[in-house]
Amino acid sequence: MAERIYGLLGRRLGHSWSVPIHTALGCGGYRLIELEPESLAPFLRREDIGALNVTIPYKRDVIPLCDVVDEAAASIGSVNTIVRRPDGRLYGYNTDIDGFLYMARRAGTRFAGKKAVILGSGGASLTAQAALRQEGAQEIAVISRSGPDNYETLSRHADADLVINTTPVGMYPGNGAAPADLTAFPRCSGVLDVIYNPRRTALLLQAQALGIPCSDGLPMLVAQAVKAEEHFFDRPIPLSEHERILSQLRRETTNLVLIGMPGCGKTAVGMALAELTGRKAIDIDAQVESRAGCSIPELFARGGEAAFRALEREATAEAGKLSGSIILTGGGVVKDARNDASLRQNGRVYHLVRDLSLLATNGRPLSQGADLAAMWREREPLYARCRDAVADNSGTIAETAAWIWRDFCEHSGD
Ligand SMILES: Nc1ncnc2c1ncn2[C@@H]1O[C@H](COP(=O)(O)OP(=O)(O)O)[C@@H](O)[C@H]1O
Ligand SMILES: O=C(O)C1=C[C@@H](OP(=O)(O)O)[C@@H](O)[C@H](O)C1
Ligand SMILES: [Mg+2]
Repeated sequence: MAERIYGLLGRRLGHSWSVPIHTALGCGGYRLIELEPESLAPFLRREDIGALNVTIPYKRDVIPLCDVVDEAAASIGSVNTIVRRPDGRLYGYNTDIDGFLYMARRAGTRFAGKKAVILGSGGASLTAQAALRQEGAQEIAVISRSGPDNYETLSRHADADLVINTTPVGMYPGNGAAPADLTAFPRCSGVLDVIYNPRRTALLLQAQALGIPCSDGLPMLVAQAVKAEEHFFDRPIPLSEHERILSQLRRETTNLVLIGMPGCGKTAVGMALAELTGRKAIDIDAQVESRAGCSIPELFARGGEAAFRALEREATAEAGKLSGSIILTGGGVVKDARNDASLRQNGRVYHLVRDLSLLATNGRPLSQGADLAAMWREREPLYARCRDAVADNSGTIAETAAWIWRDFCEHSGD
């Protein structure tokens, strides 16, 4: 027979990460298959189907098109994996539940005897509900916009132990939005978000700030794919593959961000890193200049620091949504805490440090005739709040770039 089809079935798949995951698992020809609803049934009648994953909006629609549906998938009401077996029939499974349980276990989340609030009532919510029931959760409250349990009545569930987001609120490109405020759940000891882009949604950044253990959805995405591959080729895959693929994806998708005093070398080291890694570098100062249509000194002369900071915040919000990039900031980006969230959502943040006597000051309005020691005293706690690591830039630019890249490869999954 001609080559068999392997891939992901959905309607709009532009932002899917499934191809690199299945490729890393050894499924060479895996591809994205975008279909309109009327093409779904004819497509599934093709004899050259090998195996498929299924995503929004077809996880329910494919159930009657399978010859055999696994019991768990039927009771959840959602099929995300279809395999053509040697008997020629199409078998449907749900591996999202395996992915969900892997994500929870990895984050140390236990469901037995707990009360959970699940935000959202769509397909991912059905999977989460099934997983929680299976693990013996004591109470599950499903919040939907239009149901009796909605976002206006969250205070009924102030005793919840766990909060699970299954809505797309906060997902790329809608970064920064949160479906709920975690301070409504003072007993909350675990937060799971099925979103994986960005890695840290506003909900997860809040959980981290409150010291609540949490996880994004990437471990779930990887684990459902591993389980799907086990069905595809009827072979067990060692557990270690989950973490190998997860850390590869983290490395490829995490942004590398440089912060630090004006003139400390962020642009220079960033360009060296772009050269070293082949990654794209975005300099927020340059983005501000193109938004303003003039140079930074001209912008300061026209509208003062406030005009500069407003454009800096807009440019930082846009740059922070990127994945797998190098982001170079201006020295004062940390003065606005909202910028921290933009940079940290997908980034590992390096604070570049260079002796104050060596800092360049030309073309930097705030550095002209300034007391840089006083500026350092004011800003050091702000850099400390935002950074993941300190990078010393007292050697050469190339040495600093090489050190940062080594550290990044080791720690981008942290
Ligand atoms: N490690 C270094 N060794 C020598 N010169 C450096 C080093 N780091 C930065 N510089 C120089 O300092 C100046 C300011 O660097 P730049 O990258 O523009 O700083 P920033 O973007 O942090 O304001 C540039 O001329 C740059 O080449
Ligand atoms: O420290 C600051 O407040 C500033 C630093 C500059 O960027 P560099 O850090 O690249 O010099 C630039 O954003 C602007 O002049 C304001
Ligand atoms: Mg710069």
